[in-house]
Amino acid sequence: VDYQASIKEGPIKIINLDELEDQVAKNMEKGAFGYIRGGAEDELNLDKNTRSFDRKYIMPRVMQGIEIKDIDLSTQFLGIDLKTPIIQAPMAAQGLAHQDGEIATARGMAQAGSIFSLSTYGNKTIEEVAEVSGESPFFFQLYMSKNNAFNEFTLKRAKESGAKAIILTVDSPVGGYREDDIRNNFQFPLGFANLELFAKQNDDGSKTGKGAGISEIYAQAKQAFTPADIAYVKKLSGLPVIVKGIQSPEDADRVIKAGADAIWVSNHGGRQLDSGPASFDVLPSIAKVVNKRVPIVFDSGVRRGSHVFKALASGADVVAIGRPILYGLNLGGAEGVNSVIQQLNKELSINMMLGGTKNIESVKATTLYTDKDFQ
Ligand SMILES: Cc1cc2nc3c(=O)[nH]c(=O)nc-3n(C[C@H](O)[C@H](O)[C@H](O)COP(=O)(O)O)c2cc1C
Repeated sequence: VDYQASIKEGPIKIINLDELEDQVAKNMEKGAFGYIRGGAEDELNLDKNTRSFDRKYIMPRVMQGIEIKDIDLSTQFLGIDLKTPIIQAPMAAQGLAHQDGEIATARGMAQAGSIFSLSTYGNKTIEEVAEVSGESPFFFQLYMSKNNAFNEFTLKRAKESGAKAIILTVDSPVGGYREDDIRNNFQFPLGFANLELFAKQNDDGSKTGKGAGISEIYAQAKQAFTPADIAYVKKLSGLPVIVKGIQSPEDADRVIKAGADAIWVSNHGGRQLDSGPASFDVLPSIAKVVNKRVPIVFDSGVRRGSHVFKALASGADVVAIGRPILYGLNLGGAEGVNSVIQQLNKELSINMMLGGTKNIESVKATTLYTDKDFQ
């Protein structure tokens, strides 16, 4: 049987992003939902990612003379003007969430005045995303192949289609041990458009998504990353390269020395190394080492406007959202994606107002507190 994806369209009513998960569970095939929701092993890292934000406090500041109309969420990232510091994290196989997949997500992010990032394992081609994006910025996320012919072919298309940057993901040399996928024997029901396009011209026998599991797909990708790969991708694409999946200060320093134009602090949303720390916990030490040499994207576990605030105050320049975007996509297509961003914008604005900060620069300059400060 063909996979039946959601065709829902329209803005969605959101109380908070957490509650979307239950609604989506009822509106999506079990294997697909498990693949999207799940984390590695005991899902400790998945849980920690969100809970770690609770250990930091925003001090109420009420004598700053700020009105809600003064609150300004606009910012810049790599020279791109954004209406919000919240961007979308690249996610594979968005056709699982909605019939229009990445096309609808790209539309929703454009409506929000933000950035869409297309995964190498997306169900739509770079050219299809470029067309629907129009003047709105989009990035392309590269999972390098062991076959350099694929890397060359794909990066050339990204450049020619007008992608503004390449996100080079380095945290998945092997798939994390994700038990839901095993339990459900999950295999992708739809092809990965960019792998299929390559296979049409240059069939190297690789799987192109349909009928494969995520571990088989990762097994085809490049595994042994070194700083030279960053230089290679920069040279081939001629675009800024953002290295995604950094959690240690040492790796951050290495990739900057290798020429990275930005770093993306992420633990893949708890889908890889379950024993690793929460992504938010490693952010301050990475920001210290980076020392503003390049901008920082942060993701993993962000579900509240307060989380966005705290990440910005801990060294992030922009904050990316994963799963909740796919939940918005499932429940409302492009409008649903925009609803998720607007919900976070609303919560962020309230936190900014109560924290006495009227723009993103002053959020970034805010000092957060911990229990130690009150003993
Ligand atoms: C269903 C799903 C698919 C993903 N696919 C990719 C991918 O293709 N490339 C990538 O770099 N990261 C991928 N990620 C990781 C996200 O970019 C991001 O790091 C993570 O979802 C952030 O955590 P959050 O979901 O808690 O917000 C994926 C995550 C999910 C949930």
